[in-house]
Amino acid sequence: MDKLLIEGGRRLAGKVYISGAKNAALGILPAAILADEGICEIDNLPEIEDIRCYESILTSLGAKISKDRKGHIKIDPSGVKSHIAGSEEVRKMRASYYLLGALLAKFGKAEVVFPGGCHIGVRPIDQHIKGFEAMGAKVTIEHGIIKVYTENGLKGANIYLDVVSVGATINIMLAATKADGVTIIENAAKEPHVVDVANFLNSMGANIKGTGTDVIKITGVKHLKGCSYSVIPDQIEAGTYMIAAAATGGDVTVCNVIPKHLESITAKLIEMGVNVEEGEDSVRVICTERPRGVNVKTLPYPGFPTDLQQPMTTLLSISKGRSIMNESIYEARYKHVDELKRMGANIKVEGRIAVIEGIEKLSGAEVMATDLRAGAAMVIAGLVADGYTTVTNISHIDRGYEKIEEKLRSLGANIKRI
Ligand SMILES: CC(=O)N[C@H]1[C@@H](OP(=O)(O)OP(=O)(O)OC[C@H]2O[C@@H](n3ccc(=O)[nH]c3=O)[C@H](O)[C@@H]2O)O[C@H](CO)[C@@H](O)[C@@H]1O
Ligand SMILES: C=C(OP(=O)(O)O)C(=O)O
Repeated sequence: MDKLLIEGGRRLAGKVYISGAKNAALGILPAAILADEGICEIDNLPEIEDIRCYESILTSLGAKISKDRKGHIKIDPSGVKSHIAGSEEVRKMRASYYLLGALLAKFGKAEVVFPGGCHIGVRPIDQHIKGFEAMGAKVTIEHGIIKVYTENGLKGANIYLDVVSVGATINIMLAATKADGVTIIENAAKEPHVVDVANFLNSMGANIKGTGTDVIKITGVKHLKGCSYSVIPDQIEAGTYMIAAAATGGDVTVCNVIPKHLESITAKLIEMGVNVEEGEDSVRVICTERPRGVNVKTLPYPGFPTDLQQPMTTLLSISKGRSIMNESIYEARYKHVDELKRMGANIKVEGRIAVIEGIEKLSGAEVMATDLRAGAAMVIAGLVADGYTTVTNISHIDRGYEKIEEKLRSLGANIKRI
Protein backbone atom coordinates (compact mmCIF):
# COMPACT_ATOMS: atom_id res chain seq x y z
CA MET A 1 0.00 0.00 0.00
CA ASP A 2 1.20 3.52 -0.80
CA LYS A 3 2.66 5.77 1.89
CA LEU A 4 3.70 9.40 1.97
CA LEU A 5 7.27 10.17 2.96
CA ILE A 6 7.81 13.74 4.12
CA GLU A 7 10.99 15.55 5.10
CA GLY A 8 9.88 18.26 7.51
CA GLY A 9 11.18 21.76 8.03
CA ARG A 10 10.51 23.40 4.67
CA ARG A 11 8.55 26.63 4.54
CA LEU A 12 5.66 26.51 2.03
CA ALA A 13 5.58 29.38 -0.46
CA GLY A 14 3.88 30.11 -3.77
CA LYS A 15 0.45 29.47 -5.24
CA VAL A 16 -1.80 26.44 -4.90
CA TYR A 17 -4.97 25.85 -6.94
CA ILE A 18 -7.98 24.39 -5.18
CA SER A 19 -10.10 21.68 -6.82
CA GLY A 20 -13.88 21.37 -6.91
CA ALA A 21 -15.67 20.63 -3.64
CA LYS A 22 -15.90 16.94 -2.74
CA ASN A 23 -19.03 17.31 -0.65
CA ALA A 24 -20.84 19.39 -3.29
CA ALA A 25 -19.86 17.04 -6.12
CA LEU A 26 -21.02 14.03 -4.10
CA GLY A 27 -24.52 15.55 -3.95
CA ILE A 28 -24.52 16.73 -7.56
CA LEU A 29 -23.58 13.37 -9.13
CA PRO A 30 -26.62 11.47 -7.79
CA ALA A 31 -28.83 14.51 -8.54
CA ALA A 32 -27.89 14.14 -12.22
CA ILE A 33 -29.86 10.89 -12.50
CA LEU A 34 -33.04 12.95 -12.03
CA ALA A 35 -32.89 14.39 -15.57
CA ASP A 36 -35.96 13.16 -17.51
CA GLU A 37 -34.33 14.33 -20.74
CA GLY A 38 -30.91 15.48 -21.89
CA ILE A 39 -27.53 15.05 -20.29
CA CYS A 40 -25.81 16.79 -17.40
CA GLU A 41 -22.39 18.28 -18.06
CA ILE A 42 -20.51 18.80 -14.82
CA ASP A 43 -17.28 20.76 -14.63
CA ASN A 44 -14.66 21.33 -11.92
CA LEU A 45 -15.09 17.85 -10.45
CA PRO A 46 -12.20 16.99 -8.15
CA GLU A 47 -10.07 14.04 -9.26
CA ILE A 48 -10.38 12.06 -6.03
CA GLU A 49 -11.29 8.49 -5.11
CA ASP A 50 -14.77 9.35 -3.79
CA ILE A 51 -15.72 10.82 -7.16
CA ARG A 52 -14.33 7.82 -9.08
CA CYS A 53 -16.30 5.61 -6.71
CA TYR A 54 -19.54 7.55 -7.27
CA GLU A 55 -19.08 7.48 -11.05
CA SER A 56 -18.75 3.72 -10.84
CA ILE A 57 -21.94 3.48 -8.72
CA LEU A 58 -23.87 5.55 -11.28
CA THR A 59 -22.50 3.44 -14.12
CA SER A 60 -23.60 0.27 -12.37
CA LEU A 61 -27.09 1.78 -12.06
CA GLY A 62 -27.19 2.22 -15.86
CA ALA A 63 -25.98 5.83 -16.36
CA LYS A 64 -23.59 6.51 -19.26
CA ILE A 65 -20.63 8.63 -18.20
CA SER A 66 -18.08 10.12 -20.56
CA LYS A 67 -15.08 12.35 -19.92
CA ASP A 68 -13.32 14.58 -22.40
CA ARG A 69 -11.05 16.67 -20.19
CA LYS A 70 -9.88 16.91 -16.60
CA GLY A 71 -12.63 17.54 -14.10
CA HIS A 72 -15.40 17.49 -16.74
CA ILE A 73 -17.95 14.73 -17.26
CA LYS A 74 -21.18 14.13 -19.13
CA ILE A 75 -23.85 11.99 -17.50
CA ASP A 76 -26.64 10.48 -19.56
CA PRO A 77 -29.07 8.96 -17.04
CA SER A 78 -31.56 7.58 -19.57
CA GLY A 79 -30.38 4.02 -18.89
CA VAL A 80 -31.02 4.19 -15.13
CA LYS A 81 -33.91 1.77 -14.68
CA SER A 82 -33.32 0.24 -11.25
CA HIS A 83 -34.11 1.65 -7.80
CA ILE A 84 -31.66 -0.74 -6.12
CA ALA A 85 -28.07 0.23 -5.25
CA GLY A 86 -26.18 -2.50 -3.50
CA SER A 87 -22.60 -2.58 -4.81
CA GLU A 88 -19.49 -2.67 -2.63
CA GLU A 89 -18.79 0.97 -3.57
CA VAL A 90 -22.13 2.04 -2.08
CA ARG A 91 -21.13 0.42 1.21
CA LYS A 92 -17.71 2.15 1.14
CA MET A 93 -18.80 5.76 1.01
CA ARG A 94 -20.83 8.10 3.14
CA ALA A 95 -22.43 10.12 0.35
CA SER A 96 -24.04 7.02 -1.16
CA TYR A 97 -26.98 7.88 1.13
CA TYR A 98 -27.93 10.52 -1.48
CA LEU A 99 -28.99 7.64 -3.73
CA LEU A 100 -31.95 7.24 -1.38
CA GLY A 101 -33.27 10.75 -2.09
CA ALA A 102 -32.41 10.63 -5.80
CA LEU A 103 -33.86 7.16 -6.51
CA LEU A 104 -36.92 7.95 -4.41
CA ALA A 105 -37.55 11.11 -6.45
CA LYS A 106 -37.02 9.21 -9.70
CA PHE A 107 -38.91 5.96 -9.01
CA GLY A 108 -40.94 6.55 -5.82
CA LYS A 109 -38.86 3.79 -4.21
CA ALA A 110 -35.25 3.07 -3.31
CA GLU A 111 -33.16 0.28 -1.82
CA VAL A 112 -29.66 1.29 -0.82
CA VAL A 113 -27.02 -0.51 1.22
CA PHE A 114 -26.09 1.28 4.47
CA PRO A 115 -23.43 3.96 3.78
CA GLY A 116 -19.79 3.94 4.97
CA GLY A 117 -17.46 6.96 5.23
CA CYS A 118 -14.99 8.10 7.85
CA HIS A 119 -15.26 6.47 11.30
CA ILE A 120 -15.55 9.63 13.33
CA GLY A 121 -18.66 8.93 15.36
CA VAL A 122 -21.99 7.07 15.23
CA ARG A 123 -23.29 9.03 12.20
CA PRO A 124 -26.98 8.02 12.31
CA ILE A 125 -29.36 8.76 9.42
CA ASP A 126 -32.54 9.09 11.47
CA GLN A 127 -33.18 12.64 10.22
CA HIS A 128 -33.03 11.51 6.57
CA ILE A 129 -35.53 8.77 7.39
CA LYS A 130 -37.76 11.14 9.34
CA GLY A 131 -37.88 13.43 6.29
CA PHE A 132 -38.80 10.62 3.87
CA GLU A 133 -41.48 9.36 6.27
CA ALA A 134 -42.95 12.86 6.61
CA MET A 135 -43.31 12.85 2.81
CA GLY A 136 -45.33 9.65 3.00
CA ALA A 137 -42.66 7.00 2.46
CA LYS A 138 -42.45 3.75 4.40
CA VAL A 139 -38.90 3.02 5.54
CA THR A 140 -37.56 -0.34 6.72
CA ILE A 141 -34.05 -1.62 7.32
CA GLU A 142 -33.45 -5.24 6.40
CA HIS A 143 -30.11 -7.05 6.36
CA GLY A 144 -28.12 -3.81 6.13
CA ILE A 145 -30.27 -2.39 3.32
CA ILE A 146 -32.39 0.73 3.70
CA LYS A 147 -35.68 0.25 1.84
CA VAL A 148 -37.87 3.27 1.17
CA TYR A 149 -41.19 2.80 -0.58
CA THR A 150 -44.17 5.04 -1.42
CA GLU A 151 -47.66 4.00 -2.53
CA ASN A 152 -48.28 6.91 -4.91
CA GLY A 153 -45.09 8.97 -4.89
CA LEU A 154 -43.91 11.53 -2.34
CA LYS A 155 -46.03 14.37 -0.95
CA GLY A 156 -44.64 17.74 0.12
CA ALA A 157 -44.33 18.13 3.91
CA ASN A 158 -43.03 20.38 6.69
CA ILE A 159 -39.90 18.86 8.18
CA TYR A 160 -38.07 20.21 11.22
CA LEU A 161 -34.60 18.71 11.57
CA ASP A 162 -33.68 17.90 15.20
CA VAL A 163 -29.99 18.35 14.37
CA VAL A 164 -28.43 20.51 11.67
CA SER A 165 -27.47 17.84 9.15
CA VAL A 166 -25.84 18.41 5.76
CA GLY A 167 -26.75 14.91 4.60
CA ALA A 168 -30.39 15.05 5.71
CA THR A 169 -30.87 18.53 4.22
CA ILE A 170 -29.51 17.50 0.80
CA ASN A 171 -31.25 14.12 0.83
CA ILE A 172 -34.66 15.62 1.64
CA MET A 173 -34.07 18.33 -0.96
CA LEU A 174 -33.33 15.64 -3.58
CA ALA A 175 -36.41 13.64 -2.65
CA ALA A 176 -38.66 16.73 -2.61
CA THR A 177 -37.68 18.13 -6.04
CA LYS A 178 -40.33 16.03 -7.79
CA ALA A 179 -42.74 15.52 -4.87
CA ASP A 180 -46.35 16.54 -5.10
CA GLY A 181 -46.60 19.99 -3.45
CA VAL A 182 -44.35 22.06 -1.24
CA THR A 183 -41.74 20.79 1.20
CA ILE A 184 -40.29 23.04 3.88
CA ILE A 185 -37.08 22.05 5.68
CA GLU A 186 -36.58 23.95 8.92
CA ASN A 187 -33.29 24.02 10.83
CA ALA A 188 -31.64 23.16 7.51
CA ALA A 189 -27.85 23.04 7.05
CA LYS A 190 -26.41 26.18 5.43
CA GLU A 191 -23.08 24.80 4.14
CA PRO A 192 -21.87 26.08 0.74
CA HIS A 193 -22.22 22.55 -0.68
CA VAL A 194 -25.94 22.49 0.28
CA VAL A 195 -26.39 25.70 -1.74
CA ASP A 196 -24.37 24.27 -4.63
CA VAL A 197 -26.46 21.10 -4.90
CA ALA A 198 -29.64 23.24 -4.87
CA ASN A 199 -28.21 25.53 -7.57
CA PHE A 200 -27.47 22.46 -9.69
CA LEU A 201 -31.01 21.10 -9.19
CA ASN A 202 -32.47 24.52 -10.04
CA SER A 203 -30.40 24.53 -13.25
CA MET A 204 -32.16 21.24 -14.07
CA GLY A 205 -35.54 22.94 -13.59
CA ALA A 206 -36.19 22.36 -9.87
CA ASN A 207 -37.79 25.04 -7.69
CA ILE A 208 -35.72 25.34 -4.51
CA LYS A 209 -35.56 28.58 -2.53
CA GLY A 210 -33.92 29.65 0.70
CA THR A 211 -30.72 27.59 0.64
CA GLY A 212 -27.98 29.24 2.67
CA THR A 213 -30.64 30.07 5.30
CA ASP A 214 -32.12 27.65 7.80
CA VAL A 215 -35.49 27.42 6.04
CA ILE A 216 -35.56 25.82 2.59
CA LYS A 217 -38.68 25.70 0.45
CA ILE A 218 -38.91 23.12 -2.33
CA THR A 219 -41.88 23.25 -4.68
CA GLY A 220 -42.13 19.93 -6.47
CA VAL A 221 -41.89 19.97 -10.29
CA LYS A 222 -42.94 17.30 -12.81
CA HIS A 223 -40.00 17.43 -15.16
CA LEU A 224 -36.23 17.92 -14.89
CA LYS A 225 -33.75 18.25 -17.74
CA GLY A 226 -30.01 18.05 -18.26
CA CYS A 227 -27.86 21.14 -17.68
CA SER A 228 -24.28 22.42 -17.62
CA TYR A 229 -22.85 23.19 -14.22
CA SER A 230 -19.52 23.93 -12.54
CA VAL A 231 -18.88 22.72 -8.96
CA ILE A 232 -17.78 25.31 -6.36
CA PRO A 233 -14.21 25.20 -4.99
CA ASP A 234 -13.55 22.98 -1.98
CA GLN A 235 -13.76 24.93 1.27
CA ILE A 236 -12.05 22.15 3.22
CA GLU A 237 -9.17 21.60 0.81
CA ALA A 238 -8.59 25.37 0.78
CA GLY A 239 -8.67 25.50 4.60
CA THR A 240 -6.19 22.62 4.77
CA TYR A 241 -3.64 24.53 2.65
CA MET A 242 -4.24 27.72 4.67
CA ILE A 243 -3.47 25.81 7.87
CA ALA A 244 -0.43 24.11 6.28
CA ALA A 245 0.87 27.54 5.23
CA ALA A 246 0.50 28.88 8.78
CA ALA A 247 2.07 25.77 10.33
CA THR A 248 5.20 25.99 8.17
CA GLY A 249 5.66 29.76 8.64
CA GLY A 250 4.92 30.11 4.95
CA ASP A 251 3.59 32.56 2.39
CA VAL A 252 0.98 30.78 0.30
CA THR A 253 -1.69 32.15 -2.02
CA VAL A 254 -4.58 29.72 -2.09
CA CYS A 255 -6.20 30.29 -5.50
CA ASN A 256 -9.58 29.44 -7.02
CA VAL A 257 -11.54 29.82 -3.78
CA ILE A 258 -14.61 31.71 -2.57
CA PRO A 259 -13.12 33.74 0.33
CA LYS A 260 -16.55 34.14 1.97
CA HIS A 261 -16.66 30.35 2.51
CA LEU A 262 -13.35 30.55 4.36
CA GLU A 263 -14.24 33.28 6.83
CA SER A 264 -14.27 31.10 9.96
CA ILE A 265 -10.78 29.80 9.11
CA THR A 266 -9.46 33.24 8.15
CA ALA A 267 -10.80 34.70 11.42
CA LYS A 268 -9.13 31.97 13.52
CA LEU A 269 -5.79 32.33 11.76
CA ILE A 270 -5.89 36.12 12.26
CA GLU A 271 -6.68 35.55 15.97
CA MET A 272 -3.54 33.37 16.07
CA GLY A 273 -1.42 36.22 14.73
CA VAL A 274 -1.26 34.96 11.14
CA ASN A 275 -1.68 37.49 8.34
CA VAL A 276 -4.47 36.62 5.86
CA GLU A 277 -5.18 38.79 2.82
CA GLU A 278 -8.41 38.16 0.93
CA GLY A 279 -8.41 38.60 -2.85
CA GLU A 280 -11.39 38.25 -5.16
CA ASP A 281 -10.95 34.51 -5.64
CA SER A 282 -7.89 33.81 -3.50
CA VAL A 283 -6.56 34.14 0.03
CA ARG A 284 -2.91 34.75 0.85
CA VAL A 285 -1.66 33.37 4.16
CA ILE A 286 1.60 34.81 5.49
CA CYS A 287 3.02 33.61 8.76
CA THR A 288 6.16 35.30 10.07
CA GLU A 289 6.18 34.16 13.70
CA ARG A 290 5.02 31.18 15.70
CA PRO A 291 1.20 31.42 15.96
CA ARG A 292 -0.57 31.91 19.30
CA GLY A 293 -2.78 29.12 20.69
CA VAL A 294 -6.53 29.78 20.58
CA ASN A 295 -9.79 28.09 21.48
CA VAL A 296 -11.81 26.53 18.67
CA LYS A 297 -15.29 25.04 18.65
CA THR A 298 -16.51 23.17 15.59
CA LEU A 299 -20.01 24.14 14.47
CA PRO A 300 -22.27 23.90 11.43
CA TYR A 301 -21.59 26.57 8.76
CA PRO A 302 -20.84 29.46 9.12
CA GLY A 303 -19.00 28.13 12.19
CA PHE A 304 -15.56 26.50 12.15
CA PRO A 305 -15.94 23.25 10.14
CA THR A 306 -15.47 19.91 11.87
CA ASP A 307 -13.65 18.72 8.72
CA LEU A 308 -10.81 21.14 9.57
CA GLN A 309 -10.66 20.30 13.26
CA GLN A 310 -7.97 17.68 12.71
CA PRO A 311 -5.60 19.82 10.58
CA MET A 312 -6.19 22.69 13.02
CA THR A 313 -5.24 20.46 15.97
CA THR A 314 -1.86 19.90 14.34
CA LEU A 315 -1.34 23.66 13.98
CA LEU A 316 -2.38 24.26 17.61
CA SER A 317 0.02 21.52 18.77
CA ILE A 318 2.96 23.69 17.68
CA SER A 319 1.47 27.09 18.54
CA LYS A 320 2.42 29.15 21.59
CA GLY A 321 0.64 28.30 24.86
CA ARG A 322 -2.53 26.37 25.58
CA SER A 323 -5.43 25.83 23.18
CA ILE A 324 -8.78 24.19 23.76
CA MET A 325 -10.47 22.35 20.92
CA ASN A 326 -14.18 21.54 21.30
CA GLU A 327 -15.42 19.05 18.69
CA SER A 328 -19.16 19.59 18.92
CA ILE A 329 -20.22 17.65 15.81
CA TYR A 330 -18.64 14.18 16.12
CA GLU A 331 -17.97 12.30 19.33
CA ALA A 332 -15.01 10.26 18.00
CA ARG A 333 -13.00 12.61 15.81
CA TYR A 334 -9.78 12.60 17.82
CA LYS A 335 -8.07 9.45 16.49
CA HIS A 336 -5.34 11.66 15.00
CA VAL A 337 -4.33 12.78 18.50
CA ASP A 338 -2.71 9.44 19.32
CA GLU A 339 -0.71 9.75 16.11
CA LEU A 340 0.29 13.35 16.91
CA LYS A 341 1.46 12.14 20.32
CA ARG A 342 3.88 9.73 18.59
CA MET A 343 5.43 12.88 17.17
CA GLY A 344 5.75 14.46 20.61
CA ALA A 345 2.54 16.53 20.77
CA ASN A 346 1.18 17.33 24.22
CA ILE A 347 -2.58 16.85 23.94
CA LYS A 348 -5.13 15.50 26.43
CA VAL A 349 -8.54 14.45 25.18
CA GLU A 350 -11.57 14.18 27.40
CA GLY A 351 -14.81 13.49 25.57
CA ARG A 352 -15.28 16.19 22.98
CA ILE A 353 -12.57 18.46 24.44
CA ALA A 354 -8.87 18.39 23.58
CA VAL A 355 -6.49 20.44 25.69
CA ILE A 356 -3.43 21.21 23.62
CA GLU A 357 -0.19 22.51 25.16
CA GLY A 358 1.79 23.87 22.24
CA ILE A 359 5.37 22.58 21.86
CA GLU A 360 8.17 24.12 19.77
CA LYS A 361 8.62 21.21 17.36
CA LEU A 362 7.15 17.86 16.48
CA SER A 363 9.55 15.06 15.63
CA GLY A 364 9.17 12.85 12.56
CA ALA A 365 7.75 9.34 13.04
CA GLU A 366 5.74 6.66 11.25
CA VAL A 367 2.08 7.61 11.70
CA MET A 368 -1.22 6.50 10.28
CA ALA A 369 -4.02 8.32 8.49
CA THR A 370 -6.91 6.93 10.56
CA ASP A 371 -9.43 8.77 8.37
CA LEU A 372 -9.50 11.43 5.65
CA ARG A 373 -8.89 14.63 7.61
CA ALA A 374 -6.74 12.82 10.17
CA GLY A 375 -4.57 12.06 7.14
CA ALA A 376 -4.36 15.75 6.26
CA ALA A 377 -3.48 16.49 9.88
CA MET A 378 -0.61 13.97 9.75
CA VAL A 379 0.70 15.39 6.47
CA ILE A 380 0.82 18.90 8.00
CA ALA A 381 2.52 17.41 11.07
CA GLY A 382 5.11 15.81 8.78
CA LEU A 383 5.74 19.12 7.01
CA VAL A 384 6.68 20.86 10.26
CA ALA A 385 8.39 17.99 12.11
CA ASP A 386 12.11 17.42 12.56
CA GLY A 387 13.39 14.75 10.18
CA TYR A 388 11.28 12.26 8.23
CA THR A 389 7.63 11.31 8.71
CA THR A 390 5.92 8.41 7.00
CA VAL A 391 2.15 8.55 6.72
CA THR A 392 0.53 5.16 6.14
CA ASN A 393 -3.06 4.24 5.18
CA ILE A 394 -3.19 7.10 2.70
CA SER A 395 -6.14 5.69 0.77
CA HIS A 396 -8.16 7.79 3.20
CA ILE A 397 -6.35 10.93 2.01
CA ASP A 398 -6.92 9.99 -1.64
CA ARG A 399 -10.69 9.93 -1.00
CA GLY A 400 -10.73 13.69 -0.58
CA TYR A 401 -7.52 15.44 -1.70
CA GLU A 402 -6.55 15.70 -5.36
CA LYS A 403 -2.81 15.13 -5.92
CA ILE A 404 -1.90 16.31 -2.44
CA GLU A 405 1.80 15.52 -2.80
CA GLU A 406 2.08 17.30 -6.17
CA LYS A 407 0.34 20.41 -4.85
CA LEU A 408 2.56 20.48 -1.75
CA ARG A 409 5.72 19.88 -3.80
CA SER A 410 4.82 22.87 -5.97
CA LEU A 411 4.87 24.91 -2.74
CA GLY A 412 8.37 23.65 -1.86
CA ALA A 413 7.57 20.66 0.35
CA ASN A 414 9.74 17.57 0.20
CA ILE A 415 7.06 14.89 0.00
CA LYS A 416 6.76 11.78 -2.09
CA ARG A 417 4.53 8.79 -2.49
CA ILE A 418 6.35 5.50 -1.93
C1 LIG B 1 -20.32 13.52 2.20
C2 LIG B 1 -20.44 14.71 3.09
O1 LIG B 1 -20.96 15.75 2.71
N1 LIG B 1 -19.90 14.60 4.29
C3 LIG B 1 -19.95 15.73 5.20
C4 LIG B 1 -21.30 15.74 5.87
O2 LIG B 1 -21.45 14.50 6.54
P1 LIG B 1 -22.86 14.07 7.08
O3 LIG B 1 -23.91 14.51 6.11
O4 LIG B 1 -22.78 12.63 7.40
O5 LIG B 1 -22.95 14.92 8.39
P2 LIG B 1 -24.22 15.60 9.05
O6 LIG B 1 -24.19 17.06 8.79
O7 LIG B 1 -25.42 14.84 8.65
O8 LIG B 1 -23.92 15.34 10.59
C5 LIG B 1 -23.91 16.38 11.54
C6 LIG B 1 -24.29 15.83 12.89
O9 LIG B 1 -25.64 15.39 12.87
C7 LIG B 1 -25.76 14.06 13.34
N2 LIG B 1 -26.85 13.42 12.57
C8 LIG B 1 -26.85 13.50 11.20
C9 LIG B 1 -27.85 12.94 10.46
C10 LIG B 1 -28.90 12.28 11.14
O10 LIG B 1 -29.84 11.76 10.53
N3 LIG B 1 -28.88 12.23 12.49
C11 LIG B 1 -27.88 12.78 13.24
O11 LIG B 1 -27.89 12.73 14.47
C12 LIG B 1 -24.40 13.44 13.04
O12 LIG B 1 -24.15 12.32 13.87
C13 LIG B 1 -23.48 14.61 13.34
O13 LIG B 1 -23.26 14.69 14.72
O14 LIG B 1 -21.34 16.84 6.78
C14 LIG B 1 -20.40 16.73 7.84
C15 LIG B 1 -20.62 17.91 8.78
O15 LIG B 1 -20.29 19.11 8.16
C16 LIG B 1 -18.98 16.67 7.30
O16 LIG B 1 -18.13 16.33 8.37
C17 LIG B 1 -18.83 15.63 6.22
O17 LIG B 1 -17.62 15.82 5.54
C1 LIG C 1 -16.01 13.21 7.01
C2 LIG C 1 -15.74 13.44 5.74
O1 LIG C 1 -16.18 12.73 4.69
P1 LIG C 1 -17.35 11.61 4.63
O2 LIG C 1 -18.59 12.26 5.16
O3 LIG C 1 -17.42 11.33 3.18
O4 LIG C 1 -16.91 10.47 5.48
C3 LIG C 1 -14.88 14.59 5.33
O5 LIG C 1 -14.93 14.98 4.13
O6 LIG C 1 -14.14 15.12 6.17
